[in-house]
Amino acid sequence: MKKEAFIQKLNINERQQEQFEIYQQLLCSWNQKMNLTAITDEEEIWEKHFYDSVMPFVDLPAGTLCDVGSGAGFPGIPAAIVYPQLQVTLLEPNHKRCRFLEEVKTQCSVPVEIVCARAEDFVKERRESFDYVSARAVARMTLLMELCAPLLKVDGLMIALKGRNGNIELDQASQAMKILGMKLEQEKAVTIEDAEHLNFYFRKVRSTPKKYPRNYGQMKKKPLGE
Ligand SMILES: C[S@@+](CC[C@H](N)C(=O)[O-])C[C@H]1O[C@@H](n2cnc3c(N)ncnc32)[C@H](O)[C@@H]1O
Repeated sequence: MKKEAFIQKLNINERQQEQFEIYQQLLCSWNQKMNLTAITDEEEIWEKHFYDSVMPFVDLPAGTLCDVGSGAGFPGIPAAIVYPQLQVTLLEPNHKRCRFLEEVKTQCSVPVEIVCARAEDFVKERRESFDYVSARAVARMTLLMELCAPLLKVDGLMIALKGRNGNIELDQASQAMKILGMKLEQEKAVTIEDAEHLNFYFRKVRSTPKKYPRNYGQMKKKPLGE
């Protein structure tokens, strides 16, 4: 997707366009000295990173969003640029990536909070405090749900950005959903460069038992309900 098509589809203004352009330049220049993304072609960045990141948040009402495992800022930064009604926290444990995120925040003037921590540690400070929690390419659904659900308020929405195999992961997570108090509300497909991506929306219907999340080793060794 060309930049112009992205701008037209999302109807973004000049300031937002400039923010995306600076972000794209920073991604490419920092990527030469550290491993941020395998996607380096300009058109691919606009489609596979920017467009893929903003589509899941179309029409969401105002609220707080925690983007778990944000990496180089996806989907949290594009979401913060396009949807100012979202108050975005980027959660990323890797220090170098956090330095990159700080640079993007400053250069692009995006009002995001950056927290350098793992989800299972951050939850000790901010349990059940976000309206939305998102994640892309962080873990399989069962594990992801154990990381994300405890951060969500009751009635909040978890948004999992998945590839076309998302439905297989969803089947495996059916027990975890029950245990963690989550319910599938919607599934939306988005076409990214001829490939179908699936975005899953889970509503938190009751409080998550305090013993979750377990430590990461346990989560990996014994995925909930699998
Ligand atoms: C493959 S990258 C994906 C980054 C970004 N979400 C994207 O789609 O481009 C996965 C990221 O998740 C982070 N991560 C892994 N385990 C995590 C955890 N337990 N809590 C928070 N972040 C985690 C890693 O540091 C890494 O930056």
